[in-house]
Amino acid sequence: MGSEESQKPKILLLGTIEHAHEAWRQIEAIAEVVKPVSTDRTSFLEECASGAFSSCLLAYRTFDSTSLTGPLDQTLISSLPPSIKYIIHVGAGYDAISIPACSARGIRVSNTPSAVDEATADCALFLLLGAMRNFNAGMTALRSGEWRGGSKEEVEKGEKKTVMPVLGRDPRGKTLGILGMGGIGKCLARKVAGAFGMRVKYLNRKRDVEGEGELRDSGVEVEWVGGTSESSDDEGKEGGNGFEEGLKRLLQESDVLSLNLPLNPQTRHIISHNEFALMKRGIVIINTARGAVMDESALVDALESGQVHSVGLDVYENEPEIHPGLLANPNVMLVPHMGTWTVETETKMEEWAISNVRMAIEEGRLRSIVPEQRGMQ
Ligand SMILES: O=CC(=O)O
Repeated sequence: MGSEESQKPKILLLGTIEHAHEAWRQIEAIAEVVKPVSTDRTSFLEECASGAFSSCLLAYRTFDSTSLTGPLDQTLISSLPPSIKYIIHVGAGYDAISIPACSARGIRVSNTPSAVDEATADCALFLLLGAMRNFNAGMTALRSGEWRGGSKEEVEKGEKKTVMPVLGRDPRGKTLGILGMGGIGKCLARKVAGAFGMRVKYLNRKRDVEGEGELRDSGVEVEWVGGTSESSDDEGKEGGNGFEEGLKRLLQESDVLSLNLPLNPQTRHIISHNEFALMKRGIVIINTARGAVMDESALVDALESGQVHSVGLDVYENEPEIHPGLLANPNVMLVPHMGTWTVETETKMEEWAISNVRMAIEEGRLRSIVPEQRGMQ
């Protein structure tokens, strides 16, 4: 074994393989897997400094491995051995990884786009319906014995009064605004148009003419609200007027707003006090992207004032902490970051990431390099 083992490239495993065991076994046949022994960021950084991972070609990391390493920020990236050329992330959102720090060291990063689309869009659909129909308020009243006043005896004795949530609203005919029309947004557009008969408007930094065509081919019309020009080159550029103008329109014209954009320095708190003020009074908001794209305390204020009627959230600004103002509000439907939490999707994500590992080892490139690094491929 000795010499054969030593010829295999080494790969660093951050997190565990939960589902795609067969695909991982095939990786073990071509690579030597190194696992950290540390249990927190401080000891992980010490382990990096000790040379324990020297000569590792890549790091495969799960979303949960952040609890070991902390964010893959400048400090952590510069602590990795220079042999590391790839970071293979299992997940669509890679905001825990500093792409500029990786690029500066020549480290290429991949994620698992499209594998997450259906399950995350399903989760958004659940939250959308739940928030529009006030299901959380109803379920909470039921569990606390307040549904139609609790038990017959209590009502007869006058000990309980009838508590029913306010009437919900039907999605049919309403406008869903999608901020960030990527794979998940398109999947959601198809589902809400088909199942609920909603109208869909969207905004991206740049108009997705091809995506609009694909949706049209499946019978779904979506309207881009970015800027006033038809040209995708002139309008919607980062920080440009087209985008600002489009965002204003999206906020003013949506009955329901779904956040489907990645978290990065440009999108952090893209929805805050000023944006809530532009929305239709009583809007419903769904967030399955990342908590910090919305200013959580501004959201709590907007809910309390009634500017926002209800929200459906899968993600939070400081996970796993949840703002107490959200927990206390029955118009807030909360799930604990479960967008991709299905056997099929988690398996697909691991298999996708493992295919990146294989490609990095065998071909020196990645199947799905993150968009910011496309020029490095
Ligand atoms: O949140 C889930 C993901 O980014 O894949």
